[in-house]
Amino acid sequence: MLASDLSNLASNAKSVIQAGADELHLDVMDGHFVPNITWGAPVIKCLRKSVGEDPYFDCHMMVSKPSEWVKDVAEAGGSRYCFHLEAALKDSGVDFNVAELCKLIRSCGMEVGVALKPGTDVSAVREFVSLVDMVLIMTVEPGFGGQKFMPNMMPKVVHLRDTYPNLNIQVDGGLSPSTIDVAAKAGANSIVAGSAVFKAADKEQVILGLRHTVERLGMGKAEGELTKRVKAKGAEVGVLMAGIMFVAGKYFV
Ligand SMILES: O=C(CO)[C@H](O)[C@H](O)COP(=O)(O)O
Ligand SMILES: [Co+2]
Repeated sequence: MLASDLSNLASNAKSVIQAGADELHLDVMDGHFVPNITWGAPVIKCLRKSVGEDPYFDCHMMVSKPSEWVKDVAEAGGSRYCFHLEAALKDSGVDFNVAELCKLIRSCGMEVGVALKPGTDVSAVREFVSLVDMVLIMTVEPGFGGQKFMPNMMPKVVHLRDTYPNLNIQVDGGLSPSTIDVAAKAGANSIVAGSAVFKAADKEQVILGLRHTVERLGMGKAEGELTKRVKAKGAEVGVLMAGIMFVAGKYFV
């Protein structure tokens, strides 16, 4: 939503849902973790009131103290709380650590996401993968929309996809019809696209194009490596089949 005309946030949110987006990606910035300020829980609350209960709010929390905003964002209607690992490791909340943060997010009724800045090694997230629903690999320096996609982040995505075949992997920053191929091939299955969608004359076509590319190129990967692994386990074939069908909707876990 950062790429939209923010004076008309609600109508723009409705327009992308109408155009086929699965989720609304809400970039919360505190002017401290990143050099920009956007909005917080009060705006999310108004947006929730305006768009109704259904749309999924993916809250990308670019804030220095992620533990501080969990309850507010949950009460405002957030669906997923995606915090930055770099911030969480430094967050000085009392009795606080990353596992506690994940627990708090879940206890407030939200899904958990963990985000990595471009400079953070993917190995840093390993010990937390089992605690989260999604890992976000930033493909720009967080703080601003409309930046250039960083293809050199794709080895992180490949590593995560190879290590965790069922993990939801999101990419965020500079995704568009011209950069989606490499992200889909790497194994990303959740695509954040701001400028590419809001600058387009036909939002529906852009969203459909991104979705089809993930299905086409990402599915190839799923049918390859994922099928091999699941077939080796025999009993989980049914799960894989369900996963493959679900890719058209959202994820292929
Ligand atoms: O987190 C972000 C910036 O920090 C945004 O979500 C990201 O930049 C998406 O916008 P665009 O598609 O215009 O690059
Ligand atoms: Co974002």
